[in-house]
Amino acid sequence: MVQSFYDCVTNDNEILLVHYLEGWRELIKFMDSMGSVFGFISHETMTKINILQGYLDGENGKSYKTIKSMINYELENQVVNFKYLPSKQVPSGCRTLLRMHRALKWLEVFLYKVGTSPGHDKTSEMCAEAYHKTLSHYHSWFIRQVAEVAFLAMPPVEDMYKIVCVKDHEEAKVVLLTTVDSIVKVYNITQELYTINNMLDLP
Ligand SMILES: CCCCCCCC/C=C\CCCCCCCC(=O)N[C@@H](COP(=O)(O)O)[C@H](O)/C=C/CCCCCCCCCCCCC
Repeated sequence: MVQSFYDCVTNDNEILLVHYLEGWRELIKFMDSMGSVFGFISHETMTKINILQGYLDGENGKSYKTIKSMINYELENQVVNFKYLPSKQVPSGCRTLLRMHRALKWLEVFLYKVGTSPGHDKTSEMCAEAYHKTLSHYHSWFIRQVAEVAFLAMPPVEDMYKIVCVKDHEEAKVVLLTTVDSIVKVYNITQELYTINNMLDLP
């Protein structure tokens, strides 16, 4: 997963969509190993990945090589709807990736919290705190309630260490903060692209 997020970023600071999606697929594996209660989040994430993969594999796939080329292509071809979400069309790549981009901020804050905590804080509380600071701002009341219930099922920190294959807190800290580092780079480049194109609020 870390490798995919590092591989995302080219020497010209472009983000390769194929590796971006690969990083997300790896994240889903972590989530799936935490139990079926996270199934709906996993399913939601997979739906977004599949939309983008569909564009990447489609007839205009070359235009979806990087996030920047996707934005340019979709803006030039009026694929992005700035006013509402058309109900009978596949959502645009830009709109879909924006949802994942917002979730990446949650992940960055959450992993940073776990990595820098003394090792005995509750994962459910760290997860909820990260969610309240970030992704929750974009979710309806209903989704926020469902998310709160899922957080209660978060495994204890020791079990999370097993999931990321580390033996103790010190080792976890290195792995988690390296992961955060790879995510921050991807997040910042994407954020800048969406900011200059006025696309941070796509419906
Ligand atoms: C050391 C530990 C490693 C931990 C690894 C965790 C891996 C987590 C991976 C993914 C995180 C969640 C991704 C959630 C994507 C949400 C996208 C989204 O916001 N969708 C909403 C908006 O879409 P549209 O309706 O506008 O198309 C959608 O409404 C939301 C649907 C339900 C998802 C609610 C997710 C809220 C929880 C986020 C925290 C996840 C905690 C998981 C913990 C393992």
